Amino acid sequence: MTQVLAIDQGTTSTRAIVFGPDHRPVDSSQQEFTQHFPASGWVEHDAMEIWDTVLSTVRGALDKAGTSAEKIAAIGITNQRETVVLWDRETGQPVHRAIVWQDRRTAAMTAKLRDAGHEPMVQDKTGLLLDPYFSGSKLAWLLENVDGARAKAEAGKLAFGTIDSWLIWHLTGGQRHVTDATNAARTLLYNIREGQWDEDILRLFDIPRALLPEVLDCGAEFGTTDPALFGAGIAIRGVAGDQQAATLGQACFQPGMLKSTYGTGCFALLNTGDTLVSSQNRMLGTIAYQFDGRPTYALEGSIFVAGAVVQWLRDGLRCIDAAADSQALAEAADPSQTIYLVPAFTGLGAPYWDPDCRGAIYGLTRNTGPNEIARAALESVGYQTRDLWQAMEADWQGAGGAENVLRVDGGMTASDWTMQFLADILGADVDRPEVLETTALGVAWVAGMQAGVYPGFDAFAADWALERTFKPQMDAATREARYAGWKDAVSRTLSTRG
Ligand SMILES: Nc1ncnc2c1ncn2[C@@H]1O[C@H](COP(=O)(O)OP(=O)(O)O)[C@@H](O)[C@H]1O
Ligand SMILES: O=P(O)(O)OC[C@H](O)CO
Repeated sequence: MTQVLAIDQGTTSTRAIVFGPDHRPVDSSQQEFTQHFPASGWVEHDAMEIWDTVLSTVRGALDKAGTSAEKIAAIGITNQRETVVLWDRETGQPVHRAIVWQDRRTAAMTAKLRDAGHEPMVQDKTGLLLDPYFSGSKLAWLLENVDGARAKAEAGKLAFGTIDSWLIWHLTGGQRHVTDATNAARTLLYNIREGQWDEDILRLFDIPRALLPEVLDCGAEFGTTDPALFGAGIAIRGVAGDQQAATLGQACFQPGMLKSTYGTGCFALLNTGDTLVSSQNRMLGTIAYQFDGRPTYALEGSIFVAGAVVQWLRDGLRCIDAAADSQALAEAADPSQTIYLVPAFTGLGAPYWDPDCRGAIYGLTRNTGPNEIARAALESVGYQTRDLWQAMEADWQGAGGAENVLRVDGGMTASDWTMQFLADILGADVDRPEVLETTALGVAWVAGMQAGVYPGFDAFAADWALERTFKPQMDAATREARYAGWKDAVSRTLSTRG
């Protein structure tokens, strides 16, 4: 039993990956599922369909890897965070489709609470802001809008969970209602200083305590899978939200180490060690990981559109056939044109937190074509990262820290051009590792370590391998002028502009 199985339940697809004794991937299976957009700004998933993709990808990965459940020492689960499932404890059926992290339906609810002056209290306890992104207001919406849900919730008949909890419930045949500290930290209901669900905030959102799962460390005994599912029971021994799992997979174990993941969105986490930094710059405080009951904290910056802007070039504008083609267009763009594309397709995340603004392009001339738009799209990812980088640097230095490393991963880091622009606009080195699948690796490592088949922190960190460092080549004056243009473009785009 020296293999580990990771389940990576993401926003658009589910993947199961078998890792070998050397914690290298052996084989994997992936399946996309339906995105539901019932109204403008609303995004839902069918939680049963997600469960089905987990069953079939796990079976597929075991088959492809030529292995079986008896040979798997542990399962690790990593997941899209903040997404809310509310289900009936008796039937195991969801009472509504899952409300996805991108969903903005509770913008008015969170704005009202903010206007009433509750944000400082919530930020102090949870590290988060009163924004529809997080689970709390989405759960409150379900209790208000699903017929009979509140009465059942108060009678203890319903269970709430982020996707990890939902999957563990079904994997264990309804035996365990648990989550881990990193997922709990994204709900807006969990006090990350005290390590418990927060009574004041539960009261604020009118959420019955009986709905909530038990919170465990990232490495823990989460239960054993029902033997009927995969032919034998497998212990679930690792759980982490996907961005925290990437932080683990990138071995960002020292304070000052920052990882930035470029998938659909971009999520940057800076390890701040034992210190929970109270952001003065609208960054988030969160739990990077938790072992032996001890949380390691992080500052997080969340950008909702990164790789999604490349998908828009492909599927919306249809100026490329595949994501990788964006680089050739950017390289061929006219250097004399300065175009800014602010990809606020669903509003802007950190540090602006403006759910109402929408995307814009500035600086168009008669000579502007697909090349210049594609270049502006790729550059928008660099500019947004600099927004986060500056805000985090200010918070972190204010707390006496110093940044030292930036490690990148995710699908978009395949673009050398984008990574070079990132280094240029940050004025800092950008390190790209050999293994870009850091999310699944991170949680596989946790599960394997818990099972005693993978090494501890130091040996895992020593195994992290650099593929390439991108060094800044842009001169400082150009860098600052370009960035000032971006700030101007954003200020014209914000809905709250005076
Ligand atoms: N060579 C590339 N250049 C630019 N963007 C890319 C490239 N390859 C993939 N992407 C973008 O990366 C994203 C996919 O990354 P991935 O890490 O799989 O995301 P997720 O886990 O959010 O689905 C897509 O949005 C895609 O447009
Ligand atoms: O599923 P991903 O990779 O798009 O990640 C989503 C994040 O966890 C949302 O906070």
